[in-house]
Amino acid sequence: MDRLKITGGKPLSGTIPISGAKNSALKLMAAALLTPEPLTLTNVPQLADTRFLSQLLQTLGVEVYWPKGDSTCRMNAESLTSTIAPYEQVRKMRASFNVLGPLLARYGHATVSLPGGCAIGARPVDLHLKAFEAMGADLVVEEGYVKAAAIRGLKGAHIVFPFVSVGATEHAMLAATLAEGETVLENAAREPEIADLADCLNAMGAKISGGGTATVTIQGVEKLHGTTHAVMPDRIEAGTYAMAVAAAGGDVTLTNAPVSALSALTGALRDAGVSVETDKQASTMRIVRNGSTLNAVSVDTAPHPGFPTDLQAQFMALMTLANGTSVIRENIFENRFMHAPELSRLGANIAVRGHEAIVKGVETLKGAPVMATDLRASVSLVIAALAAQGETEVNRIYHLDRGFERLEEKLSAVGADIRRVSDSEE
Ligand SMILES: CC(=O)N[C@H]1[C@@H](OP(=O)(O)OP(=O)(O)OC[C@H]2O[C@@H](n3ccc(=O)[nH]c3=O)[C@H](O)[C@@H]2O)O[C@H](CO)[C@@H](O)[C@@H]1O
Ligand SMILES: C=C(OP(=O)(O)O)C(=O)O
Repeated sequence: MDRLKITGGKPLSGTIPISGAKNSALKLMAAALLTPEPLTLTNVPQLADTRFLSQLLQTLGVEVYWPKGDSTCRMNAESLTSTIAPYEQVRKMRASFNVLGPLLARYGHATVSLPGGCAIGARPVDLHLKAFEAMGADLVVEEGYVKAAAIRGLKGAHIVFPFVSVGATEHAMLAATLAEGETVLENAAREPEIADLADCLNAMGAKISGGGTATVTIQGVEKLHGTTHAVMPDRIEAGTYAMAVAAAGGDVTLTNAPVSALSALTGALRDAGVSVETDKQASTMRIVRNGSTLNAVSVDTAPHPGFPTDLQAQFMALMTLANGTSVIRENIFENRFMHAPELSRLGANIAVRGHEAIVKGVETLKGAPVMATDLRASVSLVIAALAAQGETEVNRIYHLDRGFERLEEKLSAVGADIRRVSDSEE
């Protein structure tokens, strides 16, 4: 099993290019199922998750042309061979469940395993299923599978989500593109990835307005066609590297950065005393911290445009070195503090009380062996390790490989001492 060895205490300097967004690419890939014509995505990140999803699409009969090392992925779902998404493939991540809606909308039936993904809470899919029922589908959940049928096709519906769900908003939007009549989604999630999905679907001939706002209206169309679409840059990756620089110190410019999508984080970083210069036109963010003290800043996670839950672990890593006490409140997932005990192994002072983590800043962290527990938790350990004295070994990094493209390469290029080792090398 691979692990990372990181020797901390080295300031970072240079440029880090930001890759395409995992959480956008995965839903865009599912959109390929909606049309018999090729969908070409550019700026697709090479990740375990995107590769898994391309394998699932191939299981369904989609022709995928995506050479290794290439960021352009061409998918052709002209004729599918199956509408069954098996457990072995769907359990690996959350977004693979999003093949259900497109299959149902185009073929009138689908059998999809209940999803996996990061173990950060119960993560039910009731809102997804209620949305499809409102659109006229018959559903049963049996033996770990959702079996769905809409013999006479999906019908447009007025759906008011009781709370905000990114996955349910995207999933309902995908399915509604081919439903008969109008679908209105209220209390929809406003994450930038949803606007990206709406843009791609509209380029495929869908009629969606309000994608990325709280009310999304979709006029169903009979057919969608192929297109080429560039995946938006990854705001979570950009935010993560911004915090790595803030923690380790240095002067780094992020290029191809989704500046507007990161305002909650840039505000918090500036409050912490970190210099963040943004240029929306050029899509760059320059992060500078040269020996200055970090102020303690409290954050509450919230749906976009609030502070993202996917940056909470990384921000906690940063706050372990702040001057004072910060309170980090996790409002989206009920079990997303698994990094706290691992950060404590490096010397952090964190007390978790229910939905809150109280972080008392310490002067220095010291390297130690730690274990990655989920995707964003893993990278919070990398951030802490980059700032710590001595060597940290991060185990179970298969979590990291789900969502960070060429992490060691990008960090080494700005001066970090980080390398991947596998058991066979020692
Ligand atoms: C692949 C992907 O894009 N994953 C992101 C997506 O996850 P995901 O789409 O799973 O997150 P949701 O926005 O749906 O989840 C928000 C909350 O709603 C709950 N819920 C959700 C659906 C449902 O049917 N019933 C229900 O109770 C969840 O358990 C959670 O507590 O948005 C999350 C919130 O920004 C991010 O952390 C994930 O990185
Ligand atoms: C939680 C995440 O992914 P998933 O929803 O696939 O578990 C994530 O991207 O941080």
